[in-house]
Parts: sequence; structure tokens; C-alpha cells
Amino acid sequence: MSKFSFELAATDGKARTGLISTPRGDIRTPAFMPVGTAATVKAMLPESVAATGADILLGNTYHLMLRPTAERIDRLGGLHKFMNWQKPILTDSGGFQVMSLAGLRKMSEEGVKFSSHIDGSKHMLTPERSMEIQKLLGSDIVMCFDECPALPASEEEVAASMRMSMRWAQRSRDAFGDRPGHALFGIQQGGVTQELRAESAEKLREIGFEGYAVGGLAVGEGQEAMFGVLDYAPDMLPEDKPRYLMGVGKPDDIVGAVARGIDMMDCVLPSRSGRTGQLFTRKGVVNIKNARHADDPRPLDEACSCPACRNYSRAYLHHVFRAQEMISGMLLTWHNLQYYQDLMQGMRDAIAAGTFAEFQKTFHEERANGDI
Ligand SMILES: CNc1nc2c(CCNCC3CCCC3)c3nc(N)[nH]c(=O)c3cc2[nH]1
Ligand SMILES: [Zn+2]
Repeated sequence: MSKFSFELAATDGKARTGLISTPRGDIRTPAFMPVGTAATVKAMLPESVAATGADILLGNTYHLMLRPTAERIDRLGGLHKFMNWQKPILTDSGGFQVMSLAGLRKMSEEGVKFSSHIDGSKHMLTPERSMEIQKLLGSDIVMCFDECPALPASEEEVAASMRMSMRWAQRSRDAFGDRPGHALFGIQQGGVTQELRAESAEKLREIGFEGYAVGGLAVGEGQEAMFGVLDYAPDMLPEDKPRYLMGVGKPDDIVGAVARGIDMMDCVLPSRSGRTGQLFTRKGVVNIKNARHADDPRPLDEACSCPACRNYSRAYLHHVFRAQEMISGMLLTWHNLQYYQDLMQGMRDAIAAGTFAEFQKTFHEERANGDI
């Protein structure tokens, strides 16, 4: 099928499970999307990422426009061919990364002028340029160019920023053009103010998108404030389209977001924390650097099917982490990505079976406090 479409299969309370169909493959929702910032999920081969169960991964406009440039990736056949990932790719629009990474930034209605954090070269990102870059990359799901206001911000600043992002959403839609089989997602802003979130959702509905993201969260507001927004914001978005919560999160953030109607999420946490020895398990977080693992012959998580848990002891994982061996990042990243995909599969099954409440209960009971 050369179309982009979304089918809801079942709901349980506000939790939903379904399927996004794209020409490059289907995406089971709720979905967790590993982050492949610079055309690689760090320390993972693409076939290993696929083996964890990921149906889609993230690329990044900001990083790839700087190095190796979108034009070069286009000349080489596009991002899928370049990084040997033939399943769907979602690319973020770059605005968020400019604000968190680039130096010397100048904001205007036109867009953002900035200097590269790599070599100091001058660049400009606008809605039109962001659409052009994401098209050159060949990404299947394109994100509108938006601004995610940094906290702390007054309600007036959040309102002004959201309204500019909505003008940029219209420009993104106009520049995206007609690309069958590809999707453009709008991004809701409005901070933690319900009226602003409603105004943003209304504007996005008017413009019309193939999917809708909840932006402006996971920027330090804390889980309680984030869940407070998620108690109403997803419902403001069209219920027959995918809802994507950007930049989230820890396992309990993810379960809470799915319970509030979110279908897609992305986060660097599983891969980044894998490299720092923070391992997610059903019983909580294991810090493999801790000396108490040095003689432990047990697997990290006997219920996990990943290579680290199937073929190695905690003692080995502790050793290669301490020695900073390359295999450490590979095994620990694979485990964390596998844990996240198994968590998503567990939720998809529970929602389909109407047992999501029990899933949530078991999830929280199993997680002991601190290291285990
Ligand atoms: C971590 N918290 C957080 N991330 C946000 C992100 C980035 C999501 N992750 C992108 C990948 C990470 C590197 C390559 C792509 C956000 N992005 C946009 N466009 N708008 C947000 O409001 C927005 C809000 C976000 N909050
Ligand atoms: Zn494992």
C-alpha cells in the first residue's frame, strides 16, 4: 500500500493500541522509537535495533544538516539507504536541538540563525528549510518546524512562542507539499496552560495533519506537571490520528503516557543510559558499575531475551563496563532497547486484552526501590 494510514485496534480506558501503515512498513502502537541522531543508534547495528522489535527509529535534521549535510545523504540515495535501515524513519524538525545544542542563536519570525556546535559554521533553519532537509533525507514522518520554549517561561512568553509555532506549522504544511505515503505531524505547544494547549490544538486541526505531537514537555517540568498536561492535552487532538509525545521518557513516564492516550514516544534515555551502566529491568534500575555485581553469576534479567541476558553474567557486564570495553556499550544498549520494546509489547497486549489496569499495577509492584 502506498498510503500512510492509522487504524485503532482496541482501547482500554484512555489507552489505545493500533497500527500505523506506511509504504516502508507497519508501526505497532503504542510504539517506542529509538533515537538514531547522527544516522546511527549508537553502539547498535541496524539489524540489532530491528531485532529488539523496533518498527521505526528517529533521525535528526539538526545533526544531519551539519554533518554530513542533507544534500550529501540525498546524493547517496537517502537516509534509509545511507544507514541501512529500510523500515520507517521519523525525523525531528531541528528547532528543539538548535536551542539545546547550537551556539550563537538568533530567533526571528523567519526562523533561527545559529552557528554549528561542530565547526562554528553559520546556518539558518526556517520551516521551509526544515521541510526541504527532511525531504532530502527521505524521512517517512516529518515534524513541523516549531519552537519549544525553555523553562522557566511566563504564560505570556509561552503564548507568544506557541502562536509563532502555529504560524510555522502553517508554513511547514505549505512547504511540505503533496507527498503520498509520507506524513507531516503538527506539534502542539502551550506549556502547562490548558487554554493555550486548546488554542494550539484548534489551530493544528484547522491546518490538518496526518498525526499530532504533544510538544513542549519533558523539559524539566517534572512527571507530575507532565501528567497533569497529559490528563487533558491528548484528548484535544483528533482521536483517529496518531498522538506522539516527544522526548519521553523513563519507563514509568511511558506507562503513564500510554494510560493517558499517547501512541508514540521517543527518548535517548535507553541508549544513553546504557552507555553509562544504568540498566532497566522489571524490578527497577540496576547500576552495573556497582562493585556488588563483580562476582554475580546470574543474568541481569532472566526474563529478557537480549544477548546480554541470554549469554552473559552480571559479573561479565560489570567487568567490561569497568574496563570500558566496546562490547559494554553494545550489550548494555541492546538490553535497554530490548527492555523498552518488551514494555511496549506488554502494553499493546494488555490493551488488546482489556487488562491494562492490571498491567499498570504489576508494573509498579515489581519495581523495587533503588538498585536490585
Ligand atoms: C527530552 N525532552 C524533550 N525532547 C523534545 C523534543 C525532541 C524529541 N526527540 C528528538 C530526537 C532526539 C535527538 C534526535 C531526535 C522536541 N522536539 C520538537 N520538535 N518540539 C518539542 O516541543 C520537543 C520537546 C521535547 N522534550
Ligand atoms: Zn536483556
